[in-house]
Amino acid sequence: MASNNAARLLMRAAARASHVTPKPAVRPSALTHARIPRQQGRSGRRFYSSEAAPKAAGSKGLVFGVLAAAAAGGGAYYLYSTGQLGDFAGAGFSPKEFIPTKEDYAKIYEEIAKRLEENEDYDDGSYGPVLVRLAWHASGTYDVETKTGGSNGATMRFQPESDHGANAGLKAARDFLEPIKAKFPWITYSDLWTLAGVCAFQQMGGPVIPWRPGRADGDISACTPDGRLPDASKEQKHLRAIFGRMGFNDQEIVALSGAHALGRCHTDRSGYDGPWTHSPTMVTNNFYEILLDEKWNWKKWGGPAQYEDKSKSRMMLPTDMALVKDREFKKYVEKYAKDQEAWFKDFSDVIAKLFELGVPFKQEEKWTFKVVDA
Ligand code: HEM
Repeated sequence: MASNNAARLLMRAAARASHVTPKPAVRPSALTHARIPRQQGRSGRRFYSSEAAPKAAGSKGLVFGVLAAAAAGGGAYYLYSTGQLGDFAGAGFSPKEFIPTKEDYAKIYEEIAKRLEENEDYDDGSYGPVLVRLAWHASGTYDVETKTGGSNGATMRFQPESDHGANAGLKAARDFLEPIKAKFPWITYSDLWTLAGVCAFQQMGGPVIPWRPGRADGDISACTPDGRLPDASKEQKHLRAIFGRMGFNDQEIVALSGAHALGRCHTDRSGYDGPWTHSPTMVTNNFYEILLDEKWNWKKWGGPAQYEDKSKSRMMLPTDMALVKDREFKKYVEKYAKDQEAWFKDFSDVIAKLFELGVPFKQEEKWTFKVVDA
């Protein structure tokens, strides 16, 4: 079965070669490298030295006011109140007023894709997975009852949210996007982060994800309390409680979890270690396939409890294993393991919903952006 999987992955890689550059599956050295040096704070609290307080928005002296939303055209109406033309020349718009169109957002999509291609020396060869994680953590704080949190706000720019344990390591993704924000200062961080999630996912071979603009950045008072994101050491009851609070059902929980085909765990971030699949920079349904097909054992080590496969080159979190321990969840794991297209379709729907949690959109129309050969 393992060799079947490998053959299938190779075929998918070839099919996608026009827009995805498959990376070497696992860099063993990456398993142990501590990329973010830890330091001890004066308070005795542990903190990550690169997780410093965010730069104040508008550090270049630009002040934007989102005055009104143009319901008809769907674009937000921005007024630029200081006169730094130089910053805007590159973005190709006039300083007086600017109503961004789909083409303007497409330019940002292309710029993110280009930056992904230009920075292939990160982690397993792509910033893609950590961009997806940023967009999900920015959105997954939503509470359907109080209507707080969600992708509107981008409050992870501020402490304490940036310091929440679940967000460790996401500064890498936020920093990656700073040059894009500088080049297109009219986009809000909250639109940028979710658009980057869409772009990363599509550029790594995933399905097209509908997206629309309209998120406004919040201030520090909108930071959500710690504990809204899932705890990987828990199981099905916790998953249903956390994702239920966001408004998701069993099928949607399983569909979202397939994103763990991408990326890896870092000991200096979550404490867990290793990638889920052998193709961590390529979107496939392999997460579901190996959940069912491989034999998973507890990893013997001094770190947090996690599972590993026989080859010790892939891992699963307790929350991942809950998807096959629970009968209701397992139905969907089996469905998505058999049928990648079915998962692509459901994932596209559910991640679009995730990225829209808590956003009072003025624009009805959702857009799709083409995969670019950056
Ligand atoms: C089901 C509950 C979930 C739990 C408990 C969980 C937990 C984790 C943990 C512990 C990591 C490792 C972080 C690190 O050490 O760098 C991680 C990484 C990741 N997660 Fe999740 N996650 C969940 C759901 C999701 C969802 C819904 C998505 C997206 C739709 C997602 C996307 C990712 C990605 C792409 C990475 C890799 C990041 C990287 O390589 O830097 N996860 N997750």
